[in-house]
Amino acid sequence: MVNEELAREREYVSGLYQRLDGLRADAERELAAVRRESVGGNHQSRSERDAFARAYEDRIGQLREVGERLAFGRLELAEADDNGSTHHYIGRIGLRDENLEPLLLDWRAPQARAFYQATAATPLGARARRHLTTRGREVVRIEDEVFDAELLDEEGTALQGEGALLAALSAQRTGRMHDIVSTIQAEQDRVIRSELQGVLVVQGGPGTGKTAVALHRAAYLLYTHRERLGSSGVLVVGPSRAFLQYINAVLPSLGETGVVLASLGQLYPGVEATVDDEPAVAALKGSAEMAALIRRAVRSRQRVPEEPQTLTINGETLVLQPSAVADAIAKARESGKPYNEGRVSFVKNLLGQLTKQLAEQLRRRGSTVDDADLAYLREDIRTAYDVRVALNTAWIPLTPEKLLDDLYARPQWLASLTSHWSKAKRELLRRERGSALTVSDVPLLDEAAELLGEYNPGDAAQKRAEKQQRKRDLENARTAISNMDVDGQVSAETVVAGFAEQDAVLTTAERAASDRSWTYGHIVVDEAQELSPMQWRVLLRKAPLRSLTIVGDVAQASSAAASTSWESTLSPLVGENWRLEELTVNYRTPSQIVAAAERVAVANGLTVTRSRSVRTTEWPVDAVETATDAALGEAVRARVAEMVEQGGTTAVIAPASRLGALSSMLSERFGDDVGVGVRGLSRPIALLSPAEAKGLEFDSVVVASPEGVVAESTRGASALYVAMTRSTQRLSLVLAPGEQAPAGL
Ligand SMILES: Nc1ncnc2c1ncn2[C@@H]1O[C@H](COP(=O)(O)OP(=O)(O)OP(=O)(O)O)[C@@H](O)[C@H]1O
Repeated sequence: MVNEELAREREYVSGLYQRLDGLRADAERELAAVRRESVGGNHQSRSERDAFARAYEDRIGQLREVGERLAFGRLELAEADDNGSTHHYIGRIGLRDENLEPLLLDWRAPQARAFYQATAATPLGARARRHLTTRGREVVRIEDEVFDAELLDEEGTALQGEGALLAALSAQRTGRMHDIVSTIQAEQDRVIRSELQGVLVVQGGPGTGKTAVALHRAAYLLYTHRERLGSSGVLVVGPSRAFLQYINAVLPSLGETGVVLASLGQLYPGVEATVDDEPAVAALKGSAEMAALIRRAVRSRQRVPEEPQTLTINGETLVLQPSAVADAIAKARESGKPYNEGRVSFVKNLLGQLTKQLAEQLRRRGSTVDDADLAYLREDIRTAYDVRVALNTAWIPLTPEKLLDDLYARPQWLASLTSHWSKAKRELLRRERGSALTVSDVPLLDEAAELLGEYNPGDAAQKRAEKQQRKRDLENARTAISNMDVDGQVSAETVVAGFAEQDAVLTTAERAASDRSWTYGHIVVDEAQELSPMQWRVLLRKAPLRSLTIVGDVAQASSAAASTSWESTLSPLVGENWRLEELTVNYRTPSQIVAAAERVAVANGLTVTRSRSVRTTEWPVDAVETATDAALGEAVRARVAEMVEQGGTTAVIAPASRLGALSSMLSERFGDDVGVGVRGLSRPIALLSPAEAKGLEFDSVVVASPEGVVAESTRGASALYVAMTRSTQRLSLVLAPGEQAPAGL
């Protein structure tokens, strides 16, 4: 019976692959035809053809991406649906046959929800669910669940497709995150399919799939709200470049390439900050009072002179009164425009006053001054050296970079702005002119840019005009697409990209990533507990619709400016307007490791979000004592050797101060297999600080000097908790000389 069923599924899935190959061949033929036509015609028709060619290329790419696990599920319905079908096959993309009859349902389609969420208690119109495990293109296993009321799971905690899930969870890690589309669990699916509007907070302990869920949610939202999000874009923010590198294959494997992935150091276009400040400095730069400081700094660059100023213009002398400057500043500020744009009104106003003064002076001496003369006089005044100096002294054009550089490098100016601060606090910001920007400078630049506006105000007007034009183009493209009956094959975005000259063809994601003032349709923030109030301000400016998915675990907060509760972080930002979902099952870490990590965390005063682990492995967590630093290195090497033997990825997580010595010792034995820091993540053995290991996972982990990890980290025990929860199979602690095993172990 099982074999018959297996044979039947094999045949069906093989038919799906045939259809996939057929569609790809069709798209390739269409593309070739469009390319052949691509000569001649006017510019408009050429660029439209280019746009269609690009759309076909995207489609071919998408059909190629889904090679593996095209179909992974079958849902048996309790009653036939509107099309008369009694079952649906669920897969990575939707497929129809030549007659447009559905063959395969996209996992994100509404009818696929039951595949992930149905239980015997709430079958959601389904009678049974089948998981298909495939190898290459062949179905190798089927696993059935029948939603029989007799089999009710009282607690409602059953795992779905347990065999397929456990196989996925026990598989060796590769150093890159994979999609989990075939084994998404019910509690995860509810989060993924939660409505687009509003602020959704997803709280869960380590390994509960928060990152996986956040990425699948981005793909789901893009599928479900393609029109809206296709043109405004989705931003996914992660803590570091290493983390982005770890997750960056997931969305393309789900067929989504239009998402902007950015680390916290990349949120200001043109800057790629990777260096962190010292914790005390980062905490200060991240605090909300910096917003007020930057506001004061910008304002203080508008200065009323104390004395009247004498200006010489082509031999004529004019007097600029402080009251005139004060008046022009006040009028320009009233407009509420950003600083550099306000300056344009300020300059216009004063040039007008000075021109009037000069004309009167000339008239008093008997000259006639008509309107044409006035224009010449104004130009003379505008270009006169004295006038330029006076205007710039009163209101100098500024870039965010210059403002920040001055703020850090001019102690007297900083002191004048922060008289209520202690000297020691001011000293934290002190820095040489031209120093490299840090991750915590990025939100300050953005804050300054928001207040300053475009350095060249003409650009601002042009950008606004371009945005308007693009909006009109998109509307036209949508109409054209529905008129041409190619809905779903070509996006308005692609067509509009094709309108532009070749070198200006940019996707929404490329446009968004290069435009500081871009506002996204949705923002996903991973490891959100790490964000400082200043980083939140940047993100909220980019999400005016307040449509956000915020994912994290407050117990894992480790940065100096991080949050300790969602309530205290979010209420100043969005008040009560957020909803909370919790993930409770740990998919990464075996139960013996979860238990040890939680005991240590609790014994060290952390509040942890407890999670239930779905499996146990054979290795107990152990702690090895050592008497000397050399013995510590030796013990780490011995443990790593055993772990490497088992295969998969291994990480050594150690306090930053020990990385140098450990790197030499490990390289001596394992050579190029050892990678240090973020750049070494592709190697089988990674040596990392706890901060670098955040969000990542490895088959086996050695934590060297746990006390050192706690001592060197700003948030102490939470760094150790993060380090201990990175493993999918095995965890060993190697204690440094004189160290005790962590309390609670
Ligand atoms: N439903 C699932 N099916 C298969 N694998 C899953 C599932 N959910 C999570 N996983 C796997 O569990 C591991 C942990 O997931 P993830 O990194 O998203 O957790 P996390 O909550 O973000 O952890 P942390 O807080 O430690 O960063 C990953 O390997 C992920 O692929």
